[in-house]
Amino acid sequence: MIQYLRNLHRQYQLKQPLVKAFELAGVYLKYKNGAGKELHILPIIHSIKEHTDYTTYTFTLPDGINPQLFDKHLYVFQQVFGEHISFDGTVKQFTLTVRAKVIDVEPFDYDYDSVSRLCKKVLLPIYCGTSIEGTPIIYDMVTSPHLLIAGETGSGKSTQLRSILTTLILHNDPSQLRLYLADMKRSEFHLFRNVAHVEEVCNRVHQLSKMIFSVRAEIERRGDLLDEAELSHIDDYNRTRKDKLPYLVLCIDEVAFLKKEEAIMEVIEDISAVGRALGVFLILSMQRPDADVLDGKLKNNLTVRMGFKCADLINSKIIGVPGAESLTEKGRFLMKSVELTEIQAPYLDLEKAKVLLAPYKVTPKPKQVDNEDILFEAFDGGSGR
Ligand SMILES: Nc1ncnc2c1ncn2[C@@H]1O[C@H](COP(=O)(O)OP(=O)(O)OP(=O)(O)O)[C@@H](O)[C@H]1O
Repeated sequence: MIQYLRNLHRQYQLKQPLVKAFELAGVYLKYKNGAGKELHILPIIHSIKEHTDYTTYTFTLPDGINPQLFDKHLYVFQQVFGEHISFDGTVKQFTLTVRAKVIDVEPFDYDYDSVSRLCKKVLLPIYCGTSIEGTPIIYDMVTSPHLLIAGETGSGKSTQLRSILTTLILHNDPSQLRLYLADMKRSEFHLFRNVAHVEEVCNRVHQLSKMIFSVRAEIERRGDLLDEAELSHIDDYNRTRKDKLPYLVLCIDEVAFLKKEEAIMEVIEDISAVGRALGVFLILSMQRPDADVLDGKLKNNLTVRMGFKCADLINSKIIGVPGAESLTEKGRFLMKSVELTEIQAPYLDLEKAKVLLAPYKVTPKPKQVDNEDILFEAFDGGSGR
């Protein structure tokens, strides 16, 4: 009973600032009572949910209130709740998300040693960074399989990819993890060339096409193996076999470049649907969230999303991280998995990454020249672009 009364009181406390903001922003209908006194009909607040670092308010507008009032009077809500708020909704039903700033974590340098103990608790650790409350955030890709990293140019995506891949390499033996990397922006995956864990690094569509079809063939092979063994997950298979199957991670930097490559996009969608049980995982990055690329099942299957600063609310909503448009720090992002968490990514510069990866470099495999490569070189004058 006491707990019930406490909850009721807390709901009342949380509700008051929203009621105040509705009044200040003029989000109400006016009417006069019998005595001629002006009264206001405010939106109906249906639910208030308080999470560790954010609170959501769901409410419905009375008919006749212009929903654009929220855009026009956003500053009023920011004055009441602070800068880090976002509205989600279209005409009548809205959700207001208010993110708390408990402690503001400063940008910091990548240091694997400081998180290696935590990484050891999981199979494929994705080291995300530090929450704004100062807690290191690491999750297991085996249980939360496919990741999308999105945000505008200069927001910190490449740095995050660099540190995520480096952590995976430092944590796993090459026999447990094989990386397939595609750098469609041609910016920096050269860093990972000849690392023992890396199966291939490609940066042209025809190379990616071959790579991705070889991953699909492996998926089919694994499906058959599990079928024959009457098992449904690669981990069960590996528990009983000597010839264990490694986890495969396919990482594509700037997947939006592939939007017109239907055959490739189809395989990416298939991996997103069946990869989890077969130990095949995706990491995709994208500068401008493209609704065409992210449409349908792919978006739903990218269960973890890291939204770095986005141009506007429309973009951050496409990724599923409303609020990312108001991030200001470099390397700061909102992560959506079960909940929405604000995180500061570790900063790993290129030179330090090279030093960390140096012990894992192996002699390059002899390059297999294929006719398509020769044709490509002839067209681009061998510039490699
Ligand atoms: N975690 C971080 N902490 C501090 N600064 C960072 C962090 N990540 C990135 N930066 C700064 O932001 C700059 C841009 O980062 P980065 O190249 O990763 O952005 P991007 O989103 O990949 O951009 P683009 O899409 O144009 O390649 C870096 O050079 C660095 O100065």
